[in-house]
Amino acid sequence: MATTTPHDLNCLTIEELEAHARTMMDKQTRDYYNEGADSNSTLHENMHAYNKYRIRPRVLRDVSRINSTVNIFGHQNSIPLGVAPTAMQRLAHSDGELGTARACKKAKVAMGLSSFATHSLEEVAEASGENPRVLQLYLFEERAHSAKLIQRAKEAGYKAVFLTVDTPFLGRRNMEIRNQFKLPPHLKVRNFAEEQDSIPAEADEKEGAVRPTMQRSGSQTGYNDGENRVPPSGPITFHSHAANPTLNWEKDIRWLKQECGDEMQVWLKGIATAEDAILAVHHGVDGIVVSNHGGRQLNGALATIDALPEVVEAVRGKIPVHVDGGIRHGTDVFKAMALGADFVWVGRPALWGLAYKGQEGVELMLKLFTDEIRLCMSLAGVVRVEDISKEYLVKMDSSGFVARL
Ligand SMILES: Cc1cc2nc3c(=O)[nH]c(=O)nc-3n(C[C@H](O)[C@H](O)[C@H](O)COP(=O)(O)O)c2cc1C
Ligand SMILES: CC(C)CC(=O)C(=O)O
Repeated sequence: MATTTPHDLNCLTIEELEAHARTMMDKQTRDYYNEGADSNSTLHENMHAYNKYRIRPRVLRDVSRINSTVNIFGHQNSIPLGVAPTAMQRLAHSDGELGTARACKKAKVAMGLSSFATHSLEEVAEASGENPRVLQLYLFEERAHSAKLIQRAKEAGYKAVFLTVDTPFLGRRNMEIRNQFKLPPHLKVRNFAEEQDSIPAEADEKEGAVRPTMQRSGSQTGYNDGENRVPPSGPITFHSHAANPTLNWEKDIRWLKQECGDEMQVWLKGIATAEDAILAVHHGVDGIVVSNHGGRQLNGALATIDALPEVVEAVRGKIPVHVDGGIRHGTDVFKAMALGADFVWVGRPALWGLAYKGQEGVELMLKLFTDEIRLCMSLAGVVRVEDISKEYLVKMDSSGFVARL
């Protein structure tokens, strides 16, 4: 396969993109985007766990015509990768979620939009055109707000909601707390602009805080500090509303499926065990994303690539299984697909792309992944994505022992 000319000779890898982005973001944004929970061990393991797997390349297979496309939500995606929902993208660059949507459309790559985006879901739909997008949902205890958002997503042509299920409380991200991070006053969480516009000026200042100061009580911060919890009410802010400890299989999944009806699929984002994967199938969801929220929730949780095999085995092909977390190379995508994922999502790389050069930076990020995925397939001797299988992997333990899968 001929190697295509990279867009930017200063930035040939996702690591280099991260390094450039690091210099472009203010400290608060950099810390908010880059850190994980507690000691960051799961954040790092998500990446390093990929090193346990090595590829067994096959040769002499005519790899002159690589087909890296996959079908997702009835559309042909150019590579088996999409951009995961991440909150507040205008912190990285004024292009924000619109820049991401336009880059995804250009690259023919699906996009996930966070409920807590700094552009509205309608604006992102318009920028996406026919390109598939899904709405990430934090299901609020006050159902009316969620019902309204779901209705708007249907009308704007979103293909699915990805219900985030790993945030009964928010993980403890120490830098964010220490920085007393605030959304700058010129930015708003646009999907709830109506609710925010009705906040009095004094409260508006508080609303800006992604994570309030340590002085606030657990019921206001979204994390569990052991105090008695008061259910959220009033204006929608992420610290009051994103986390929802009452979520449960019986009442919430049935309700969500009813709300979404035939028009939008219901997926669960944040499944990490075989047991929950079986429950997801039992409750009739359309797909799952194996995720630990990029290491931002339960620190000490298994790396997602290590959780993937048990989930794939439990699901037995009944519903699609996607994975995210720590994917930084085309070879990581190949390994995830070989371990049974149907598709992967990347979170921070899109934020770094935005920070580096706005929409153009996200295009660059997607180009790097595209080139790397196609080259990896060529060098491993696989022409079609559906042919990537366990046969192409071995697992190495810490003593260097190599085992076939
Ligand atoms: C800054 C940031 C904000 C995020 N916001 C959301 C969000 O609003 N909803 C959600 O479900 N996941 C959110 N995530 C998690 C991502 O969807 C995804 O699971 C994770 O970023 C994947 O890991 P990676 O960043 O290593 O690729 C966020 C992640 C980051 C880094
Ligand atoms: C609004 C936040 C809770 C977004 C999020 O999921 C995150 O920061 O990880």
